[in-house]
Amino acid sequence: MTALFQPLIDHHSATKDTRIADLFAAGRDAAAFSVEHAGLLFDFSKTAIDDTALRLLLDLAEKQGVAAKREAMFSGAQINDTEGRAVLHTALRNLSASVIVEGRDVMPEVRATHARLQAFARDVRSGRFTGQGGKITDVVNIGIGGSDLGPAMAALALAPFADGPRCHFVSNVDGAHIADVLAGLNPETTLVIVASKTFTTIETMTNADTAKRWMAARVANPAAQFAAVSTAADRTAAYGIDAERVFGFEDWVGGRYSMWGPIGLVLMLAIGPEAFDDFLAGGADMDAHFRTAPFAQNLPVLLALVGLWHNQVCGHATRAVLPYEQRLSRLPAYLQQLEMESNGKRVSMDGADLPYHSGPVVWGEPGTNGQHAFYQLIHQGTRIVPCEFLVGREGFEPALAHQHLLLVANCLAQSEALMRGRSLDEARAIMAKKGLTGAELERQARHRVFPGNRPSTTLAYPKLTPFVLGQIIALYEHRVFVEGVILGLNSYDQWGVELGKELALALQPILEGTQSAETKDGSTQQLVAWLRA
Ligand SMILES: O=P(O)(O)OC[C@H]1O[C@](O)(CO)[C@@H](O)[C@@H]1O
Repeated sequence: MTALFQPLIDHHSATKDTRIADLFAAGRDAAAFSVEHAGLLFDFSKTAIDDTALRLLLDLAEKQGVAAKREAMFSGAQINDTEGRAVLHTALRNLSASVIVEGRDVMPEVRATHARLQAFARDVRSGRFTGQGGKITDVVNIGIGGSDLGPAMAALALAPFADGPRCHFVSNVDGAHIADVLAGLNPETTLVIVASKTFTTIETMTNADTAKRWMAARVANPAAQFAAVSTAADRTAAYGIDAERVFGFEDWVGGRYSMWGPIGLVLMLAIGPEAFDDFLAGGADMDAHFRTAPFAQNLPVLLALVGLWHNQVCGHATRAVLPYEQRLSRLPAYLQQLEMESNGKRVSMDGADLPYHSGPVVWGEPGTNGQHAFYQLIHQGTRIVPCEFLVGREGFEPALAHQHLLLVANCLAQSEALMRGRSLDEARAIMAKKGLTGAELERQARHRVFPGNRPSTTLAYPKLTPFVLGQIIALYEHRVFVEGVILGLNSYDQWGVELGKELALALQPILEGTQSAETKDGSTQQLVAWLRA
């Protein structure tokens, strides 16, 4: 498709008849296509990447200047140049560092906000801060996109560590969401966090107003049970939230990268400041690894290169994220924003059309549930879906260790089945054993063939602790960065979400009936008429 990937595409064409299973039969050493770091193992040996492909991919990372751009990011350069911003979410988890942005060390303020968050979390958890009916029992985080997906994913992932108030998440502007969440709660003991980087997002502000009305019906001073997390201190003040409970951050933290700072407040309330710090430490550990490990042993770099191999070189348009960990069930949704909002672009940094595809469609569900839903297509469909498995060595239910074993067995079985497949001869033998013969044997056998040779990777971790979750999330963040740098696009803006927002605003008066729909296309007019009837 382009000179950038051409050597890899040529190599792929030249080797595409080689089956992954045959590479193992010929002595492939899995360790040579794996990397371990601080308890994590990333195994990409069940892909068609061979020594030559790996060398070409590593060359690509060098050639595209990943090392220099990585340093530019960590040191606070304005790498998000379509918004004129630095990209410094890494500063939120490296609290002892010093980071200069526009001539000023931003870290004293980051540390001060972190300390305020901790103090507030301690007060709420201990009951020193109360609602108007006593100790806070429930926290409702109102936010959307990056102000929701990260904390919601992590609160579920770290449920075994939750010993604070119960946490709930409201994101959708659909009134059903907030109605269902508030239905079971007591306004007198509920804390509402309005989480919005901009404090203008219509879904969040509409839900915040609804929560305020709900609380006002039962408590004298609803604003006293509201906290806000935002970069817009003027707007939080105008909304009537006491500055004591407003936690700010800077615009150099992108929404989808923001869970490490104040947007993580709800998580800190759930698991406590100490466990939250462990989560930060996991992220910091991955940062240090990403910054210092040679590319050939660098987890984020390798994850990115495998992603580019499958998408830009082999032409597979999607990537399935398949955690064998029920508590990671929101990870695919979280990664959809992280990866697709970051790398779902069509022009390069200089505004030229990209001469190759940008980021893949990311989707997934936890195993084993996905096996009973969409794995049929993954195994026998006509499209190839590179699969990314995640699995832990240990669960948190010692009494149910036999179930964990079954979970792990299923995960390993899937990647093996995807690679090995089942040949027509094997399928014929199965049918013959069942007593079938002739044309019917042949027909039935063909339905039972698995083509195999379908690539997958596995990220194995010891146990889903806050530290490990921090490592994993930072790993994916840096993967997105490396893919974005190699593709030459800006991973940190999101102009593609704006048009729909503008049109929704314009449609509101039309749906209310205060404006005519005549400027709209025929389909939109028909839908407006039908939905208003
Ligand atoms: O935190 P905010 O400003 O409410 O924005 C929420 C989300 O909306 C987006 O801007 C997309 O519409 C995301 O990038 C962001 O995470």
